[in-house]
Amino acid sequence: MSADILISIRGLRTAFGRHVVHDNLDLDIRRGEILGLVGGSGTGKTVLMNAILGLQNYAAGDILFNGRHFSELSAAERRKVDSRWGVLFQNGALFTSLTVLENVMAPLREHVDMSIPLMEEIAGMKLGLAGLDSSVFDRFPSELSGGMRKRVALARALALDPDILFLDEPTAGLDPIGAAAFDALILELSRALDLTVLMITHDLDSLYAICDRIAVLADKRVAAVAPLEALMRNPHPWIQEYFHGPRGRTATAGKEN
Ligand SMILES: Nc1ncnc2c1ncn2[C@@H]1O[C@H](COP(=O)(O)OP(=O)(O)OP(=O)(O)O)[C@@H](O)[C@H]1O
Repeated sequence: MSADILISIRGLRTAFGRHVVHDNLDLDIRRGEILGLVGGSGTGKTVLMNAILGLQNYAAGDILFNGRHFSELSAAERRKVDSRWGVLFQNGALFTSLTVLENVMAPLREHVDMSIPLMEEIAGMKLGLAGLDSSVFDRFPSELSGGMRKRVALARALALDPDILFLDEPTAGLDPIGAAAFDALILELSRALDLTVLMITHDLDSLYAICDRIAVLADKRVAAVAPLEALMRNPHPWIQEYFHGPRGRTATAGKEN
């Protein structure tokens, strides 16, 4: 496996009963890239992310991280790998009974042995990176806007200095200006912190703005993976409809203006 590949998936098969979601799926995630993952509804984007995260069993295939098979890792080794990953789930999944600061401290409490004041300091720093100041630290998630909640979830995903960030539709539910600001934040953080990012999205603007490459899920596998310009020339019918249909044209026009 090439040194620039962080995660390699080979021959993956996932199924729920007789419903096969992925069959013989291959995908490489390169170190330091922002890889967008797109596909029609129900094509298995979230199931694929969960399989990588160890939250979803698979019937066949291999997932390698830094060249090592997940199946070979002991529970302790897997836990260590998990602590190097940041995840932003689709709904943000903040703890509603914890304050903003406590939410960001949660992974530190779970994985690191350090004093409470130090945890608070680190959590505050991560919130700062996510563009939030101390005026929100003591608020509860229900007291925040959708965009602010996403930023808290992002700060929590960054709490343990991850190597890779998994984002499941990070801009869903945000207005276009909020979504563009969030995209810019992801791009800035990924470059500054040398993060690898896997981002599931339906948002064409996000693909145009920040993705280095885009993987398309179709026909139970990765039908294509390429930088945007090359992908747009791919003759696959779903890709043509997606990028050259009305929504695609609008996003392209927005990019050119
Ligand atoms: N726990 C489950 N039990 C049974 N089927 C499931 C389960 N989770 C997912 N599926 C099925 O697997 C398929 C892929 O689901 P997944 O949520 O990964 O799709 P997706 O590409 O992320 O869709 P969307 O873009 O709509 O979020 C769907 O047909 C879904 O119904």
